[in-house]
Amino acid sequence: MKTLRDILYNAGIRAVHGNTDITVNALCIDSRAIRPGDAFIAVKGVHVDGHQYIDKAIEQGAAAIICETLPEQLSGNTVFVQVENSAQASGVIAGNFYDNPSHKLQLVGVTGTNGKTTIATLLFRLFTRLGYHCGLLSTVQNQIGDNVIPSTHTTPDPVSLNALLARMADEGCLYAFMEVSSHAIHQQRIAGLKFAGGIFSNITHDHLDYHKTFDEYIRVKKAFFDQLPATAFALTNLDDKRGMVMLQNTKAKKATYSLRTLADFKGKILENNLTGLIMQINETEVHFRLIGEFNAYNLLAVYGAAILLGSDKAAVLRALSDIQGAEGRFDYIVSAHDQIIAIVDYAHTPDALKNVLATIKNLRKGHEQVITVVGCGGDRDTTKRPVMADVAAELSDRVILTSDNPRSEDPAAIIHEMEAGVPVHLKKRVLSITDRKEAIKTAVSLAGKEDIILVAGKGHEKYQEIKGVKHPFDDKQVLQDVMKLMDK
Ligand SMILES: CC(=O)N[C@H]1[C@@H](OP(=O)(O)OP(=O)(O)OC[C@H]2O[C@@H](n3ccc(=O)[nH]c3=O)[C@H](O)[C@@H]2O)O[C@H](CO)[C@@H](O)[C@@H]1O[C@H](C)C(=O)N[C@@H](C)C(=O)N[C@H](CCC(=O)O)C(=O)O
Ligand SMILES: Nc1ncnc2c1ncn2[C@@H]1O[C@H](COP(=O)(O)OP(=O)(O)OP(=O)(O)O)[C@@H](O)[C@H]1O
Ligand SMILES: N[C@H](CCC[C@H](N)C(=O)O)C(=O)O
Ligand SMILES: [Mg+2]
Repeated sequence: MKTLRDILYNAGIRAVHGNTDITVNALCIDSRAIRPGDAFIAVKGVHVDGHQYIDKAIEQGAAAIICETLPEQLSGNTVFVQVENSAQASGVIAGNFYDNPSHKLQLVGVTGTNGKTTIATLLFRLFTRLGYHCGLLSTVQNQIGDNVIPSTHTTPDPVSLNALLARMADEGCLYAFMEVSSHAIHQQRIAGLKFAGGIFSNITHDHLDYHKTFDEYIRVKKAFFDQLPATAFALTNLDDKRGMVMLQNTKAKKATYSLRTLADFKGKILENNLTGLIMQINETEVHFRLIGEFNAYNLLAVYGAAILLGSDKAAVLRALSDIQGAEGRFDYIVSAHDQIIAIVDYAHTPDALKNVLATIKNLRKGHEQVITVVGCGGDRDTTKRPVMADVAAELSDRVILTSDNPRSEDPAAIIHEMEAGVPVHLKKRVLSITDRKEAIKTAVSLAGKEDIILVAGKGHEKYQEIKGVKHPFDDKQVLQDVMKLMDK
């Protein structure tokens, strides 16, 4: 059991009212989940200010309140701690509460618009194969060894995050690999963590609903590298225009990877087809199971990080060569009769969609049609909608615009915004079908022998979120069922 005094270390305290020698049962950032004896941390959020719920937290039995602004009345037995910044403090306090698990692990964070899940998952699988007990925090799932724990966020809130890292440390993990989203950096979900390394994949258009401008999005991503300690490594993609910008102010040991120019970890693609990639990495030729140039970048990042963590080159390449990509990323099935290749991919940004379609173009022998089914999520960056429809229309023979996770929005209105991006001369390639299952059925019915279908945007997701309800939906399962039903 920890006392309030124990967990306040380094939290940026301005004032304390009451006795901090009380035990704290649990930490909580949400008043709705408070139980007697907990400490409530009031955080200013995107929608509301957690300070509004201090009274509610006390009513529910909070023993301590940690906040930026003290209420006018400091009630009864509750201890009040005023801090400089409660978002930052919540990370530090959560670390203290769970005995700073990030200090006991070799924790590697991956940031960038696309590729985080792939890189973190490959690292987890690689180090597991190399014989280590490892942890993973990712969009698809969290994992401690073989134990899979469902994930709610790409990067969890600081309390859940430190609780998960503590489980990893307690269960003997040596390495932990995690995705670091730009939301998490901005909301300080990673405050107080000690990283052994940071990896930058790339930065392209996404999340402008949240960050407002691309410059601000870059600034936020860079803040992750600015915070890394001198003991960590900072590994960046030299082929991304902002690759070096990320490392400008870092104290960490800088390292680079590239397919185009001289770098610490230099790769060259020798072959790229449906069976995988043959690459030369720092003079060694290796075959990988992953497909596409974008995955060559992910593999280089993984290789580089593994070497920077002290692994043996030959052992890393041997193990990496046999590893599969993350679920729902260029995940394909081939139909029994017509040999239609149906690919499910999590491309939900213009750049990801462009890369996947460019990879598909490369795989074509010549005559096959490419049919793309794609939608855009609701309550997310609206400016990517027309751009993604344009990319799909430019790089496919047929496009079916459909619904993704509409969330609180009207799916037909989202599709309408996508349609606006299709150039007039390409309109005839494009159909709109709001029902995602109908859209997939139509794609399959349009597909002839050896044609290629891409169903983009939802990857591993097993649901479709409509007005707050998650309805079961699995792109890969739907594709399989429909192809069987149509005897394709
Ligand atoms: C927009 C956004 O990022 N929101 C995140 C944020 O919540 P918020 O700022 O909206 O919270 P709020 O509703 O304003 O409330 C502020 C505070 O008051 C508290 N509160 C609120 C109501 C109440 O009755 N009592 C109470 O105590 C809340 O717990 C919170 O601490 O902080 C919460 C706790 O960490 C997150 O769960 C929440 O994620 C929401 C659910 C979300 O959908 N986030 C997405 C956009 C997201 O984070 N995505 C990224 C990456 C996406 C990618 O992979 O590219 C991710 O890392 O998952
Ligand atoms: N290095 C890369 N560069 C560009 N596109 C990529 C790269 N890696 C993967 N992609 C594309 O982006 C999609 C998402 O990949 P992944 O899930 O690894 O990214 P992510 O950064 O974790 O995404 P999210 O922000 O949703 O968590 C893939 O399905 C693929 O289409
Ligand atoms: N984690 C990302 C991925 C979105 C995937 C897409 N299916 C959508 O729902 O928009 C987000 O929350 O923006
Ligand atoms: Mg991810």
